[in-house]
Amino acid sequence: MTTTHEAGWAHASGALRGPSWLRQPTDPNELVPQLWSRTAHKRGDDLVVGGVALADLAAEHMTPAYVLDEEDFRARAVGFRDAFAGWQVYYAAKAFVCTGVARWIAEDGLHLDACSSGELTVALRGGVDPARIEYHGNNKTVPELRRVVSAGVGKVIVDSLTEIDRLADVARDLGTVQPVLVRVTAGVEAHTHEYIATAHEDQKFGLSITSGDAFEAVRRVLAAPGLELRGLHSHIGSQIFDASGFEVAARRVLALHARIAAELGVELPEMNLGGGFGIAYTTQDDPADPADLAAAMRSIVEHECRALGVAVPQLSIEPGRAIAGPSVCTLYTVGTVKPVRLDGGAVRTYVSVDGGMSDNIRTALYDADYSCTMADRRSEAEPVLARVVGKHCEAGDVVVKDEFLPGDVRPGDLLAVPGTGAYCRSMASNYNHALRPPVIAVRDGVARVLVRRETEDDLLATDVGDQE
Ligand SMILES: Cc1ncc(COP(=O)(O)O)c(C=O)c1O
Ligand SMILES: N[C@@H](CCCC[NH3+])C(=O)O
Repeated sequence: MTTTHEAGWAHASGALRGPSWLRQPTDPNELVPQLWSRTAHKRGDDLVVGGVALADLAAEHMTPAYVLDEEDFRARAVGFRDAFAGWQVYYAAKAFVCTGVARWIAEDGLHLDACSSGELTVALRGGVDPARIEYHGNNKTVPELRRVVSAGVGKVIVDSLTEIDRLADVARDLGTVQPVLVRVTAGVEAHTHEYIATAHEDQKFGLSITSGDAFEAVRRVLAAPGLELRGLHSHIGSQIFDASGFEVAARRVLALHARIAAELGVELPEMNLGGGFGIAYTTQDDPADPADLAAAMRSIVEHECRALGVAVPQLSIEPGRAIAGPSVCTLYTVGTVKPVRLDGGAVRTYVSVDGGMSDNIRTALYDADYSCTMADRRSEAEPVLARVVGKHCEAGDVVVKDEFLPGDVRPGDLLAVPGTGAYCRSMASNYNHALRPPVIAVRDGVARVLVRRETEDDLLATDVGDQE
């Protein structure tokens, strides 16, 4: 049930409207269900996730904290696995990974996409079979490649001509043959923030189809004794809703696939179409269901393969955000509340919480939108347009740009921000020597710490002092 409507209050003279998509909730005490993980609900004063009242969780574990709804995460992972049955689904660990999550991925029969040695270490420690891991990166070093190849990683996604010789040398040195995919740029302008679009020509990832670099890479990999070319890879970007981007990319990559078959006599057995499926951060977002995505992508690929006269290769995708994103909310405590009068007389209420850009950089970096709600009490106070900000020394330290909160929001209130499972903990920093928050899994009324809160001793552990 959606609890939003266009309210008169937002249009009162002198009142701040916020962005055009933002609607004042009919009842700010209720959740907008599509923004929350599946077990989240209000029970009396409490916001409850995984059967745990977040007020109790905060009392025991403090704030800020990332609260991970295990049932939701695993249902999304399995949902992708089943919707794309017959395909290989690689969970993109960059969205968020820890050993506990890696174990779920392994247990639930998904594959895993790693793009750093650290992600690989965590995945292996979590019990993911190296053969079910693929490894990305536009600048893989020789030691990194040695580690990846010797760990027995299933596939390396080659990202440059330079990397081909480097990887072939490593494989030869280690006396093995490394399966690879070649990452190509399909020249698609994906409709997302420019920092997270990756298939247009003018950026660092992949090998251009148009310039001929992709075909040249394929030729070189085929000629390299230590490498086994398995197929092509394309990832057009992240937080994408418009299926036409995937469609255009798939068509261009399949055309290259067919050209390789025709000119080089090699019908490649695999193809990876990447990740990037968008999620709902606010009511303006309307993500596709994995089953619909799967049907659309299957039909594009089958149609194109028929037209090109090639067999349908073994297909893979790499969703990260669409699995991890909606399953987490960040829990904060309000510290100060400051109504600020703007030019024209309208008031914006700045609500400062005990975290900020160090636990969620996405608002500052991508101008991302989030929502939030009070997590430990109900209020009948008239809503005000609030901006939730952090405690860092930075004016751009904003967590939620615009949200209606009860006008009596006050120090000590708990606030929860949904949709923070992807690219928040994984992009968290120690700015201002902030301590990165814990990740706490909740399920069936039990809260378990998956990643503990950092301590000041952790900060001092890397600061070895002036050794002179
Ligand atoms: C190569 C690759 N695969 C998969 C992903 C996962 O993207 P998302 O989390 O948007 O599904 C990314 C990140 O954008 C990526 O760079
Ligand atoms: N970090 C980005 C997604 C890009 C990920 C990697 N290619 C985000 O938060 O939206």
